[in-house]
Amino acid sequence: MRRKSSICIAGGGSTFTPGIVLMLLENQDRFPIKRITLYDNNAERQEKLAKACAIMMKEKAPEIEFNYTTDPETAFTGIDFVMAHIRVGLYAMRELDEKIPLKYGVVGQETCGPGGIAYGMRSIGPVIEIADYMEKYSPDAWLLNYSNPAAIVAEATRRLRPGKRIINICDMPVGLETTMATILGLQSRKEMEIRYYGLNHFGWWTSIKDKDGNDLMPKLKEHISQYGYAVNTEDFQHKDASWQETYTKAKDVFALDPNTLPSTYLKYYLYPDYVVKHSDPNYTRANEVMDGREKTVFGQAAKIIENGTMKGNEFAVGVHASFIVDLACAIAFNTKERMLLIVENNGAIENFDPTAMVEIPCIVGKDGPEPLAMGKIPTFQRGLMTEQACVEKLVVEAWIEGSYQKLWQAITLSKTVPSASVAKQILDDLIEANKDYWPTLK
Ligand SMILES: NC(=O)c1ccc[n+]([C@@H]2O[C@H](COP(=O)([O-])OP(=O)(O)OC[C@H]3O[C@@H](n4cnc5c(N)ncnc54)[C@H](O)[C@@H]3O)[C@@H](O)[C@H]2O)c1
Ligand SMILES: O=P(O)(O)OC[C@H]1O[C@H](O[C@H]2[C@H](O)[C@@H](O)[C@@H](O)O[C@@H]2CO)[C@H](O)[C@@H](O)[C@@H]1O
Ligand SMILES: [Mn+2]
Repeated sequence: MRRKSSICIAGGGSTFTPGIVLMLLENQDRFPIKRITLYDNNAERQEKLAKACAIMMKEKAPEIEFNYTTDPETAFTGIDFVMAHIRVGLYAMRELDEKIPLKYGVVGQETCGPGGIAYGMRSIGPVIEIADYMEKYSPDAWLLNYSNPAAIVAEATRRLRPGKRIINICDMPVGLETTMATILGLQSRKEMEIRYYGLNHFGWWTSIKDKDGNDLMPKLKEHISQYGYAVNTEDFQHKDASWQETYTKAKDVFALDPNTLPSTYLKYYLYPDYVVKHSDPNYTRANEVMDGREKTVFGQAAKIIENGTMKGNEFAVGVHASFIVDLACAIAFNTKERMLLIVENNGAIENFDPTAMVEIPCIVGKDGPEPLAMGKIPTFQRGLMTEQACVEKLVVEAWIEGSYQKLWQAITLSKTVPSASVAKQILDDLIEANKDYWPTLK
């Protein structure tokens, strides 16, 4: 019989928490659980979801222990895995990350450009704090982190807590692979064998084959050149308008290099003028999420608590939930599953900085990820990735050293920003907005 794991979900008040808990319950046969603990530093927000999760646990898996807390010792003692999805500064700060750059005609986005840099400066300290709680209370546990911006957080964990059991992950590749499977008429993305390289939210597929080795790229290219990743399914129609637009715009990203299939967020770097033109500086994605997902999830939780049952109010399970269970399973039971993870390059991409945190396929077992060699990459991608990896490194250096100069350099270097003077204006506004979260910059 498989050993039962104890899980701490850090960011218990996240809109994704109920979906993760539900996914964990649905996978008891392959990933049995002893205890689930929710941890957050915002007791009030967490309790609204935790009370509904407690009802769900009682109805679906009464044998699993469940609790929620804001106390680190209670949260991090006796656990095997921490699944972390914290949002430092909540949606209120995301809104500023998006709106401040837009004021200067620059892309305003959660993880890309100056907004992503600002969010990175907020996330580094608290994610490291979670790693340190784990070191203190459960030194053998694994941290599976998907708190954003994952690229900057990954570089920070590499610099500040090297050699620890920390894996940074993102659901964007698996989300797009699910769409590719739909385009190909396959039941599951797992019927595909892929090759991919890049940075987080900044990558390209170079090969998609079926399990018999047949090349599936031609069919995908034909679709993507016309429709991007837009598909004619109910699921796609239900995506928010901004996501539908992002999926569709991938056709123009693809046009730049028709040898590869791009991740959608490259649009922010390759078509920033288009993105800004199609943004509403008074109503950004943060507003869309606050009016949409946040209201829906917290509204459902309130109904479950009021009714005392989750019947009629099932939570939705996002694509990343199953990915996280796959990853935890791979480590707990040495499954050697092939997964896309954010890891130190260390030669896997031959002609790229060995110290950069790259997103590449890895074989995952009980000792963690073993990256697969992706060979040499073309000049176009190497140029883009070099610039972006240096942005991410500069942000982490700025955080460690408290350096205004390095953060100004980071924002200036971002492909989304037109000049050092614009970068400086954005930076000065971001410093003011983030004074409760960033280290003091000199
Ligand atoms: N890597 C990926 O592909 C991926 C996919 C989806 C979401 N995410 C990330 O997951 C996170 C959660 O997203 P959301 O939209 O549900 O946000 P949310 O604001 O609903 O939830 C985040 C929670 O984190 C808590 N939190 C903030 N700082 C904390 C700290 N220092 N310690 C403990 N808890 C803290 C907040 O109180 C809040 O309850 C974000 O970082 C988001 O970007 C990542
Ligand atoms: O704007 P949000 O908060 O809805 O999402 C931001 C996150 O977007 C990515 O995840 C996507 C995924 O790529 C897409 O395929 C679909 O399934 O929705 C997900 C978001 O719900 C991204 O990977 C995350 O890092 C972002 O936080
Ligand atoms: Mn992501």
